[in-house]
Amino acid sequence: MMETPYYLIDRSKLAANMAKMDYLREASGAKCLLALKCFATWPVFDTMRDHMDGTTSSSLYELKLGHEKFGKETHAYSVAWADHEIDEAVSYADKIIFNSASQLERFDNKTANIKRGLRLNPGFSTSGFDLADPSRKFSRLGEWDVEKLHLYADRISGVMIHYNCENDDFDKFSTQLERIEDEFGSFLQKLEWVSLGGGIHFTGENYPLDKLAARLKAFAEKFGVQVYLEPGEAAITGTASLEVTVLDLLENEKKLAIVDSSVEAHMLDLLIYRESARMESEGEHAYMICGKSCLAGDVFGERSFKEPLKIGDRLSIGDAAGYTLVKKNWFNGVKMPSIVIKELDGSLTLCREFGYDEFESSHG
Ligand SMILES: Cc1ncc(COP(=O)(O)O)c(C=O)c1O
Ligand SMILES: NCCCCNCC[C@H](N)C(=O)O
Repeated sequence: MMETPYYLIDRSKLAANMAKMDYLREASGAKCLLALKCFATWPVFDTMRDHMDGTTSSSLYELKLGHEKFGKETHAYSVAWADHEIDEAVSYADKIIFNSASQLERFDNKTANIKRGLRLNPGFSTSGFDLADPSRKFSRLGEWDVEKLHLYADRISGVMIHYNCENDDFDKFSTQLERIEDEFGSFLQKLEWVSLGGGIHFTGENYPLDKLAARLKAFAEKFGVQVYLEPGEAAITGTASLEVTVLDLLENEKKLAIVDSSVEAHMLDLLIYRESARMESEGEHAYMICGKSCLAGDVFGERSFKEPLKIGDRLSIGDAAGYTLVKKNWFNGVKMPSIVIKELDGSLTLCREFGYDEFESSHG
């Protein structure tokens, strides 16, 4: 048996998402770029490469990883490029997208030979979290003044508009796209491509893919642009779990199970967004599943079982792909979960283990 903790990525589930990706690309004409900020576990890129058009990035290192490990079309975006990064960024990128007009001005000469874009902030979003709302008050993410954008139309060929967040509501998507058409249409008409960013949960169950495809196609035709999407979550949703083992059982009004992992270190987004881990629950034996770091609130969530838990029992915590592996860290020196792939034939491949050497080298 594979030693826990480990992230388990299931290729057949990934392939099912990729089938939806293919359907959308084919029916809409839109290109889909994997957003590496969400998921960058390159050993499974071979299951994704034929079904996506490339990658998009938020830093020089993600850009390089996308270029080297995924290939195909590589978009380079960063909230701010440093002077010493720009030449290298250009060497990997097919398109570079500036967050601001001032960055475009600053690197005008150095980027004159590749396609360029600007981030457009439409002033609204679907995010329910202030932390993740690109249109929050005082937002630094993108240019919003359409008159200003017109001034740069001859220096760029497209825009990136990321304004959706976990949006599984097609009607909401369509209504907001209409607002973009109304408010920015005169500018979009001057462009060759428009990226609508990520955050559309089109691989979810019962999502009306046909409607989305038709809407994207109509948008592309109306403005004469190539549409791009930048799915992170939609590409990998439901494809990974965090496998852990019960190390101790305590009781303090509730039954507590301590596992060989940590929310803070291995599923950080749960703490950031104050959510509970996704765990199937059935039976009458309820436990609070807790991490082994010394953080008092290191709690995955509550779950019920048919039988009482025993030390050594294995548990599987769902939804471990997006914004999870990319955020794992060495807090408390808790052993970092290995990365294991469940192959199409059901066999398990251990593709990465992290030990004391990595812990030591990350500290000096
Ligand atoms: C510019 C951009 N594109 C794409 C994404 C991916 O979004 P999601 O993982 O929600 O699809 C993000 C998320 O932060 C983003 O900021
Ligand atoms: N499940 C809690 C909310 C997660 C929000 N994810 C934010 C990432 C996203 N791509 C964004 O910042 O737009």
